[in-house]
Amino acid sequence: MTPSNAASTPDPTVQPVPASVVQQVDAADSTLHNPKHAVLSLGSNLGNRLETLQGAIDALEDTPGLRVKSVSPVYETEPWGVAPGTQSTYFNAVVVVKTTLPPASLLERAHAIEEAFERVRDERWGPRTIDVDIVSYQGVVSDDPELTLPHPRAHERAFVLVPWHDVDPAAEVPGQGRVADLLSALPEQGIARRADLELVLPD
Ligand SMILES: Nc1ncnc2c1ncn2[C@@H]1O[C@H](COP(=O)(O)OP(=O)(O)OP(=O)(O)O)[C@@H](O)[C@H]1O
Ligand SMILES: Nc1nc2c(c(=O)[nH]1)N=C(CO)CN2
Repeated sequence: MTPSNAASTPDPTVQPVPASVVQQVDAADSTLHNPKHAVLSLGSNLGNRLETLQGAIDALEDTPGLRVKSVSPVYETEPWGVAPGTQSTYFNAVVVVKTTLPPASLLERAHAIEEAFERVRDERWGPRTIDVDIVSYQGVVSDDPELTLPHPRAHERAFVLVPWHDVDPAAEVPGQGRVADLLSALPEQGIARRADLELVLPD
């Protein structure tokens, strides 16, 4: 039976829950969903490069089951893998995310974001408004050509390793070693920090 004064009298069996307990329950809740740690590399060398990188980060954050945890500084980088002087410089950055999406769904989302920014794919390593690569996914190692993990060329790309090291100095490329060590073995690759520019972590 419901007492007639139920709305005005607090239920004596319900104790107030301290804020610290609410926080612990929320944290446990996200553990229950078991989010995975993934690192994504973003690159742009066509159009408004900074705006596009920020748009991609915002679109990632808008993805159900994905939270952007950190965003690296912006680097202006010489195009890698093509003849010098044949393409404009890139803006590159790395983001760390937590996600409940499996790797294949994360790749689908990356491709959807590339399409939203009208990326064209007509030549290998051609200029692009945006490239979203999965650099690593929770230590997974896979040689599936559709989704190779870690990214098969990440360990030799300063434009990936430098910003990744900024956001996670202890990071490792599964099967390749510590990012810090990989970086010290790489030659200088035309990577300039753009301290005048900033990408923001979505609210
Ligand atoms: N770790 C990965 N991240 C993103 N794409 C991958 C990955 N592993 C394999 N692929 C596959 O690579 C294909 C080509 O990707 P994309 O066009 O972005 O290559 P690219 O950026 O030009 O070159 P690179 O792969 O050297 O960065 C994608 O369709 C995707 O299926
Ligand atoms: N500097 C730079 N060079 C590249 C990049 C990139 O993001 N930055 N991406 C490529 C294909 O993923 C090929 N070359």
